[in-house]
Amino acid sequence: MSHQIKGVGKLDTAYDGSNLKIGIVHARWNSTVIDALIKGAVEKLKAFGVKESNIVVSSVPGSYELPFGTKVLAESKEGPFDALISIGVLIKGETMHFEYISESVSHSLMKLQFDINKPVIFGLLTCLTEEQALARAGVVEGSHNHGEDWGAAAVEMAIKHNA
Ligand SMILES: O=Nc1c(NC[C@H](O)[C@H](O)[C@H](O)CO)[nH]c(=O)[nH]c1=O
Repeated sequence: MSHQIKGVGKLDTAYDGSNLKIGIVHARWNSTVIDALIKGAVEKLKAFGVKESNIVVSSVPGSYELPFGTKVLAESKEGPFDALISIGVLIKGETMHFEYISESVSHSLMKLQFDINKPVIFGLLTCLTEEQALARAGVVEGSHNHGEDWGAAAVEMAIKHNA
């Protein structure tokens, strides 16, 4: 019998997101996948009770701009936010561009949380092929949309940070 090992595990749907304000910053590269990821995250946020009027969505050109774009939104008049979700899709090309962006953006988003003292959910897909990206946005039949996990993580971390 195969055991389901990978995955976020049981979501604690007990979290009440009705008083949370969440910011989503997304890159515009690979927009078919981006749009699906945003949809998954927003639907999960609303499933946890986050009001649509408390979900602010902003975009940046590409994933390299996610750290600064997330900081800008976090510190803008649109806030204050209880958590932010940074969404990007990197697909490996022929050069080392992918590696340098993946590495710098992941470290920067991790550091940003502590700089702004707010949860920043890591929504960067780092894919070797377009098929991998589509399969992680729930676009492929039967595949799971990772945007949903990011929405759930934003609610949980916001509530734990506010406690
Ligand atoms: O190259 N591929 C990608 C990409 N490049 C642009 C980069 O993020 C940035 O916007 C520019 O370098 C300008 O600073 N951005 C992505 O989100 N995904 C990719 O797959």
